[in-house]
Order: sequence, then structure tokens, then C-alpha cells
Amino acid sequence: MKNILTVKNLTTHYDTPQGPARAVENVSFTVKKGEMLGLIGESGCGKTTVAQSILRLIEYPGKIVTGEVDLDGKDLVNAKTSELEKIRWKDIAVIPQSAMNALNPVYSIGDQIIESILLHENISRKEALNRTKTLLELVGIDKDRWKSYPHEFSGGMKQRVAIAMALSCSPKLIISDESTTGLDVLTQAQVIALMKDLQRKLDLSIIIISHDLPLVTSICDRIAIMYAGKIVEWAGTSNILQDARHPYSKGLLDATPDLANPEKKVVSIPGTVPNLVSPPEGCRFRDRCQYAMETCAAAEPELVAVKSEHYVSCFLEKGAKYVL
Ligand SMILES: Nc1ncnc2c1ncn2[C@@H]1O[C@H](COP(=O)(O)OP(=O)(O)OP(=O)(O)O)[C@@H](O)[C@H]1O
Repeated sequence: MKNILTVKNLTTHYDTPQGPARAVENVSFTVKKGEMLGLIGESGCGKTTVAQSILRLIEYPGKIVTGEVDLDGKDLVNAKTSELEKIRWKDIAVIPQSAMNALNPVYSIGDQIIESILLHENISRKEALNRTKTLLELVGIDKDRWKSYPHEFSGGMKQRVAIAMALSCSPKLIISDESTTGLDVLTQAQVIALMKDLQRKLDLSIIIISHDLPLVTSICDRIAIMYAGKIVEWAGTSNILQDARHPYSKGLLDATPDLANPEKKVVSIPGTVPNLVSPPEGCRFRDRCQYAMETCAAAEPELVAVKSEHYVSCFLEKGAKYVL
């Protein structure tokens, strides 16, 4: 399958009075056509910074220090601002954090979808309305409700509208940043099932950003696990679930309750996430790692392939040879 997005050695820092916060460091991954990739990690590990760097929406005091972002042949790091404005929404659409609160209360939901289409495409209002009705049906909302206002919808329905809006210009990539946060568990499950269904039906490429491991493992094809600004493991979901290699990935799995196995002993990871202005030298996880060795303080482990499409950044993987 072809790569729609390639991120290579992406490094983004925020200037702070104490020095640069190294929020994203040397991050590399790809998203294939039709693939759903989960980007997962604890709060503050750099997930949103990755998304905003891809979209070039990093604002002062943040800056992309180095790295490449290629969207289907387009270099986003060096693209002109005018070009980026066209790419955002038309090529990459975002379902933001608290998407359901992002709707404007004074316009009908249909008008908001129509406006976003007309802003990016040269079609008539009638065509945009027809597309809006099709999109509403696609996300499970009666097309005649296009005249309704956001306050007439539940949180889950507003979330569906946000998805319809993201789909409105047939983007190559959708980024969902913790977009179901704030919904009750049942509604969250319905929205997630809808996204999976749409991914399959429309062959969509989606990045799901989340700190919810069960959610991500239930729908994503591949998972990239971030810790303190770095990807520590990146593999197919079944490899993460059955053969997680990085001590942090194993710790995350051990710290997650399993509804199917109520007997499972849940063990949290000792210690706390490091300050990204002065993270530990070498491996950023070493202070919390029960397997830490001298090497872990002396150098930073690279993300290497331990087997086909399974990458790990840990000195325990001695035999791994293939650098990403
Ligand atoms: N404007 C800023 N100034 C300084 N540091 C920042 C700024 N924005 C983010 N950071 C730092 O960058 C790091 C990554 O933040 P980011 O929001 O990308 O993490 P995240 O994984 O998306 O967190 P969450 O899950 O809570 O949204 C954090 O340590 C944060 O403190």
C-alpha cells in the first residue's frame, strides 16, 4: 500500500525561559492509503505537537527545528503559506479536541458544512447543499436536518457533524485529536465505530491521537507509541498487543485494565514523565525503566526494525539492524 504521509526526523521545540522544551524529537512514521494509525502516549508527550507540526500550525514560542513531512508528494515543511492554506482542510482535515464545541451556535449545521465546502471548492451552493445532505446521511444523520442548529443536537450528533465537515472536501488524510473526549463511553464507542466504518467504506487514511490504549487498539491498524517527545515503538496493532518490545509499551499495556479479563492485575509505571526542557540524557525513559543499563545513559537509542513493520527504540533490541 502506498504511503499518503511520511514524517521523517521531525523535531519541534518550544522556547521557554528555562531553555527549549524538546516536545518532539526525531519523530518518524508513515501513514498508508486507507490506514488508521493510532498515535498514543501520556498527556504532554507531544502528540498534538506532532499533529500541529504536520499542519504547520506551530506558533511562537514553538518552531519546527528540522524534519520532513511529505503528504502524497507535497513537502509541507517548505510549502508556501498560500499553498498550505489550500492543503489544510482540502488535503488534510482535522477533527479537533472538543470537536462538538467547535460548531458555531448561530448558523445551522448545514450552512456551516456548505460554507466550508464553498471556501475550498469552486462549486454552486446547490451542489454544496446536495453534498452536505449526502455527507449527513453518511454519518447517520437524516439529511433533512441540515437546517438544524447545533443546540438541537446531542454531543454525539455534533461529533458526527464534525466528522461530516472533515469529510466535506474528500481529504487525503484526517487527523482526529482526542476528538471524542467529553462524550460518554457509549456515545464514544458509536462515534469510533462510525469512523472505522467510514475508513473502510471510503478507504480513508486517518491518524487517531489518543491517550486511551483500549480505544486505539480496538480500531487502529497500526500504533505509534510516544514517550516524552519520541516514538518508542511503532507496529501493527496485533504486534503491539502480543509482542510489545519497549519497556514503556509493556508498562502501558500492564497499566490498562482488561474488561474481558477482570482478574488481570493492573500495574502502574513507577515514576513520572520527565520535564522536556531537561529530559534525561540518552534514553528518555531510562529513569523509569527496570531494564536500564549504562548504555541507556550514554546514547539515544534509534528506532530500528525488529521485524517487518515493527520498530522499537531500545538498546535491549541488540540484534535489530535496520534503521528506519
Ligand atoms: N506553548 C508552549 N510553550 C511551552 N511548552 C509547550 C507549549 N505547548 C506545548 N508545550 C510542551 O510541549 C510538550 C508536548 O505538548 P503536547 O500538547 O504536544 O502534548 P500532548 O501529548 O498532545 O498532550 P495532551 O494529551 O495533554 O494534549 C508538553 O510537555 C508541553 O509542556
